[in-house]
Amino acid sequence: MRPIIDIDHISKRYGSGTAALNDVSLQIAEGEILALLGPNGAGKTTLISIICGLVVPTEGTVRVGGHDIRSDWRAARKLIGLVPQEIALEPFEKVIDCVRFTRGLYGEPPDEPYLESLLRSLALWDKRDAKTRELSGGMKRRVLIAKALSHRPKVLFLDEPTAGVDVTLRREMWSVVRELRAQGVTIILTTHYLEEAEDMADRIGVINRGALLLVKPKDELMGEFGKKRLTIALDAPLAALPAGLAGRGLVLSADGRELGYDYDTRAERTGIAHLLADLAGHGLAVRDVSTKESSLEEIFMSLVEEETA
Ligand SMILES: Nc1ncnc2c1ncn2[C@@H]1O[C@H](COP(=O)(O)OP(=O)(O)OP(=O)(O)O)[C@@H](O)[C@H]1O
Repeated sequence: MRPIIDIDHISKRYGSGTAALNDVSLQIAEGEILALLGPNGAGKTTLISIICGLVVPTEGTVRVGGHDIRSDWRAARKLIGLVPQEIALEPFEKVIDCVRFTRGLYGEPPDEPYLESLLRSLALWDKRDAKTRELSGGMKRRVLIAKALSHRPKVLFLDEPTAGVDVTLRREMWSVVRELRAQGVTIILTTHYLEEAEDMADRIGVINRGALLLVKPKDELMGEFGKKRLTIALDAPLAALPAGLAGRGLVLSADGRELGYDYDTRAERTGIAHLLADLAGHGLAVRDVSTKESSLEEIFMSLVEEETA
């Protein structure tokens, strides 16, 4: 299937000389949720701004729905909605007027039934006549989403949608995003909250210092880099690891009460059964065992650190 977004060898050097993106290529399929992760200044906003036609790339091309964003910008831009990082709303304007106005900017004729369903789906219909300055921060963010969706785009960009938003509102935003995806909207979000990417994205792209380090389906990424740590609580503390157990990858905790063992979740044989038998063979009584999977946060940190090293 033809991708809805086709980014081909994009580079961007700002006038100041900063190389913000370096030869980035990426295809995004219709209907997917892609999360772009990366530390501050990695180039995420620059990439989104290029696709949305707000920043001109130094090299490379981008097509949205088959339309080149430069030579065919009008058609490309109609397919896109952008929810910016910063909340910028006209304080004295009514919610409904704000959304109507944005729709008009795209050259779309009025469609009140659509705007009603949009505001209802974002739980803003009751607030349609409120001035935007009277709204809570979470509602203001939802108004930004309503504006971005006012012309029925096929692709929605969310640049840090939940930055500075509390946990309840964050979850509310996630459910809005899931609903949009169920309606077939392709969603590209940037986030600093790895939990958010872990919870929502179909695919995850990691950007660092202007380069796309990888893009993978989330499950594959978690499987490939994911390790599990087995923690074995001992009945009696050990002063040192018995010599016969050396070289098995076991790590004794400082208080001597626990043994840690990292293993690959994808390995056919994890060696755990043997390990436990060996412990018993050395006279160690096990009180409890528990496992913990490495989180996306740990995977992300190891990728970025590896690259910086
Ligand atoms: N208009 C600009 N002029 C000059 N340099 C810029 C401009 N916009 C961004 N940069 C630089 O380009 C690099 C990438 O910035 P960008 O905003 O794309 O990163 P980001 O990944 O979105 O960061 P954050 O997570 O902090 O929002 C940074 O070094 C930044 O200072």
